[in-house]
Formats: sequence, C-alpha cells, structure tokens
Amino acid sequence: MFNINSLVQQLPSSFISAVQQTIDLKTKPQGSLGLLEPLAAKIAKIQHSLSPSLNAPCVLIFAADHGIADEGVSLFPKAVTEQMVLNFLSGGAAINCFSRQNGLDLTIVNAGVSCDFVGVEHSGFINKPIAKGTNNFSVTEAMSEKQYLQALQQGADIVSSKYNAGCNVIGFGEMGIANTTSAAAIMSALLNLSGANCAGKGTGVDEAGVLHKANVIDQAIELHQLKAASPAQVLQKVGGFEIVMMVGAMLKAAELSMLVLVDGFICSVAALAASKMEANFIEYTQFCHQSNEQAHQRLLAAMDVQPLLNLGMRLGEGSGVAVAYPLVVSAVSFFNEMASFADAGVSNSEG
Ligand SMILES: Cc1cc2ncn([C@H]3O[C@H](COP(=O)(O)O)[C@@H](O)[C@H]3O)c2cc1C
Ligand SMILES: O=C(O)c1cccnc1
Repeated sequence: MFNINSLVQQLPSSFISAVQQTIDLKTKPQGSLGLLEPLAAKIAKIQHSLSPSLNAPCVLIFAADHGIADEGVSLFPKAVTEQMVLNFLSGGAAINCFSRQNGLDLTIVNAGVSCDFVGVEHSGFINKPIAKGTNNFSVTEAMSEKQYLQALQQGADIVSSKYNAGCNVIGFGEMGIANTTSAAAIMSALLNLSGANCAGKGTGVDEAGVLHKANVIDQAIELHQLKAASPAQVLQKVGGFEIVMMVGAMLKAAELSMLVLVDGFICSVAALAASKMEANFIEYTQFCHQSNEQAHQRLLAAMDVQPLLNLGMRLGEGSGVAVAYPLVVSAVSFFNEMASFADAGVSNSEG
C-alpha cells in the first residue's frame, strides 16, 4: 500500500560516504556530537542533500475515544478526550506551549472522539472522525475492516496536504483516554509479549490497575486470536482510530521522504506497526524521547532505536516531539554551518 524506499539501498554509496565525511571532517573529535551526528546523517540521507533544511515543521495530534475505557483502564473519564481537544484549540495544553516556543505548526485531527464538536471552527482543526469512538475490544473488534482502511487512508491524505504545503519534517502526537491500553495490546500482539510486559500506568493507575490492564490485554489477544496475526488485523481488532490514522500518516510521510518525529509510548506503538508493515520505515524516523510509561524502553529496544531525550515525561500529545525539536534544529545547524578542519585551519588527529 505504501512504497517506502530503503535509503541505504537507493542512495549512491558515494553520497552516503560524503555525508559521513561531512560530519567527520567538522572541527570536533569524531562522534563527539553524540546522537546529533546520526540524526544529521539521517536527515541528509532522507533529503538526499549535503545542505539539508527543515521546512514548515509541524505536529499532528490525532484524537479519538476508546471503547476499552469502559473496562476502567484509565484514571480519567472519556470526556477528557473532548475537553483536551478544546484545550488544544484554545492554546492551553502543554503541546501548545512547546509548539509555540519552538515554532511548530500544530494541527488537531478528530479521528474519532465521542462527541460532535458542534460549531467548533479553527484553522488548525481537521474534523473527520471515523466514528464516535471504537468498540470495547474486550467484547468485540475495535473497528471494522472498512473503518480501519478509511482511517489509514485519511492519515495518509492529511500528511500529503502538509507535504504539498511545503512541510518536510512532521511530528506525531495523540490524545485519547484509555489509549495506553490499546497501544499496549498492539505491542503485546506484534512483539509476542505478555500483557504484563506491555501495560503501564498511563495517566497514573496504581499497581492493581496495571495488573488489570495486563489481564484485559491478555484476554483480548486470546479472544481475537492475535498471537500470529498481521499488523492490519491487530490494529483493527484492538487499535484506536487515532493510532491507525497515525500509522497511515507516518507511512505516507516516509513515502514522501519527510522526517518522521515520534513522541512517546502510544506514538511509538504506531511506529512499530508501521515498521512491521514497511521494513524501511524506521530509516525515516527519529524517536524523540523515552517516556516513563514502563514498556516504552522495551519497545524502543525491540525496534533497536535510541531516543533523543529521557526526561521522565509521560504525557503524550506530541509533547516529547516539541521539546526535542530544538535538537533536530541543532543537528541540521552543525551539519550545514560548522567549519571543517580544512576551512578553519585546525589540525585533525592525523596531524
Ligand atoms: C488531562 C490529560 C491530558 C492529557 N494529555 C495527554 N494525555 C495522555 O493520557 C492518555 C492515555 O492514558 P490512559 O491510557 O491512562 O488514559 C492519552 O490521552 C494520552 O495522550 C492526557 C491525559 C489527561 C488526563
Ligand atoms: O508515553 C506516552 O505517550 C504516554 C504515557 C502515558 C500517558 N499518555 C501518554
């Protein structure tokens, strides 16, 4: 469905060496800029350019409700999803602060919140719900196949319009009460891990709450027979509209050679599903932070990726993307602007 080129296979080896040379010949000991170095290399390769740029950076927040909230898996009521969308639109959430601070354009997508948003008009709001929340996946499938495909396509279309408006770096965030349970269920199925290895505190449930989430997940994996299921089946049976839309959006962004910036646990699960669908996807992504959601570290390790930050954050909304964005700017700045040993007349280690 998506056609994502392997950068390593597609780019001339001379270009790949030129990227590494550019980094290694800067006036610094090799590797001394840590994770900024592979990030700069990644961006140069994605853009096939030795003078990469970050254009019209934006964050998309996909919001939706979850039937599984009825199982008491979150500390907060479902209504908070709608309330937080309104908070995003009036500029008062954490993601608004950090996006303003770092010049990120913010768009909120109603992927399937349980309300109508009557009369809500805002240039940064896309109101295209698949349905008013998913079904409770401990009873039946979260969504139909048709809804799954619709969500995937809609996410892709939204990214295409950002790309057509000149964006080449796109961050992903989400809002949806109970979505850590949906995300953990997807992780459990795709990585063949027990619910206990994937469930976490989310908004802050206690240990008994985490155990309850783990049981809900194990039972759902059993009910829907997801042990060896395809990513599409897993997403349809236990996913959420915002998660599926994010998968379609992330895959489209990679197809369009955009840099994909991934937030915390839920977004990383969407990225995991995308990587299971298209193996080359990860070459286009940067994971922005390691969340305090307990399974996030395991998830990042399973994808063999290193996040930029570990601040103990566990919020979602794309907040980790927005906080890490200045580091992405730093990676491009040093790559484009730092003097080389030759330019600056500095001796390198070979003398
Ligand atoms: C006020 C508030 C703002 C949030 N912003 C993001 N989340 C985060 O918490 C939710 C997931 O946790 P759980 O699975 O435990 O419900 C998601 O909406 C996520 O984005 C929030 C949660 C709350 C309560
Ligand atoms: O890491 C996340 O994305 C996260 C963790 C807890 C609650 N909401 C989001």
